[in-house]
Amino acid sequence: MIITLTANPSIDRTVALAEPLERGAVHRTQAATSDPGGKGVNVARVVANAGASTIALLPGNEDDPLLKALREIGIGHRTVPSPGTARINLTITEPDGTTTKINQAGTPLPHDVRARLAQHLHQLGAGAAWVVLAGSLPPGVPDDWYADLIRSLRDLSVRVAVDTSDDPLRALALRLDDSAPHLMKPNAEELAQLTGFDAELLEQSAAQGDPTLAATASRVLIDKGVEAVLATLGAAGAVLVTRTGAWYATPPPIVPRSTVGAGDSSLAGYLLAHLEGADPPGCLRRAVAYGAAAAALPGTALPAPRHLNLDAVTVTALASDPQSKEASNV
Ligand SMILES: Nc1ncnc2c1ncn2[C@@H]1O[C@H](COP(=O)(O)OP(=O)(O)OP(=O)(O)O)[C@@H](O)[C@H]1O
Ligand SMILES: O=P(O)(O)OC[C@@]1(O)O[C@H](CO)[C@@H](O)[C@@H]1O
Repeated sequence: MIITLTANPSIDRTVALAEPLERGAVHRTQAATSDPGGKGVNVARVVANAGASTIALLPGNEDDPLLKALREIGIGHRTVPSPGTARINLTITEPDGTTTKINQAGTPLPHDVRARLAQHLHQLGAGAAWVVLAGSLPPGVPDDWYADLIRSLRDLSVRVAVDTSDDPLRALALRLDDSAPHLMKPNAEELAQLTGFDAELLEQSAAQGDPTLAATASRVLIDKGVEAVLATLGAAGAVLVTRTGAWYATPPPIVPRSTVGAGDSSLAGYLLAHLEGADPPGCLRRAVAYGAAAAALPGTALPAPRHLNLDAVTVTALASDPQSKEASNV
């Protein structure tokens, strides 16, 4: 069972442009789609697509359009009633796959709702293999809430994965000594926020065939107590670093249509493989195949196993000294 917590869920409204986006212009679109979103909700959607058990935990009222949509697509969820409705995040996609997102801050989460979410999380975590803490935190939530939650889950045998950004990510980084998750899934930007490396350089050097910089940056988190870092690098693929090794995977060739949810799909792919007992390169392969499959789908459509091209993912073991460029095929 995989439990996901999405403290700041969203309705993802996607408009696909038939031409490149032009600032200040009027664009007209044929169709727009709306899907239930927020990073944890997306992870749960991908896990459910694969037929594995999952519960998405989130704040919201029964009549919230987001919860109606979750009921319609049959995603198991548990909610804590909360004032207001879920934010609406806008995605604009262009014909070449360029994806622009405009995310709202979110609906403020009162203290009592946060406390009840934490209680539910602990209860659900007791019977689960993984808990996923994902996405931004809405107004009113302290930046170090994820660190508090990780600490509170330590009396359970459940493993914890985190995918967040900006202040909540920095706040967690300051508390890794007592609140290190088992898995972190930063993208290049987030890895840069955590380690001071240059985000563009992390992605570019991997795209040019040298993922060692991303592995070195990821190892900073391992040295602080995180068990595994899955650093996703957009079209360049992803690096997985654990206490015992480092691997790099490149995605299959795809035509990108919308990258929304690619990172969430990668995380879900990693967790699904881990649940099945796959080794680290196997988990990485699944993560990259899922990410690429998501990027090839339109809007916030999320992949199912039939969309994967696992054989076209190349996984390479990196030498144990991440400074070294030696690599061997797995
Ligand atoms: N253009 C692309 N071509 C092939 N694969 C891609 C592309 N973009 C993303 N991917 C796949 O998706 C994975 C995750 O992408 P990325 O690093 O952009 O995640 P992210 O920024 O967390 O995404 P998001 O926040 O939109 O969910 C990559 O590791 C890769 O496997
Ligand atoms: O504003 P956050 O919480 O950082 O991210 C929210 C979000 O961009 O993440 C998902 C894609 O990863 C979308 O479903 C959603 O709109």
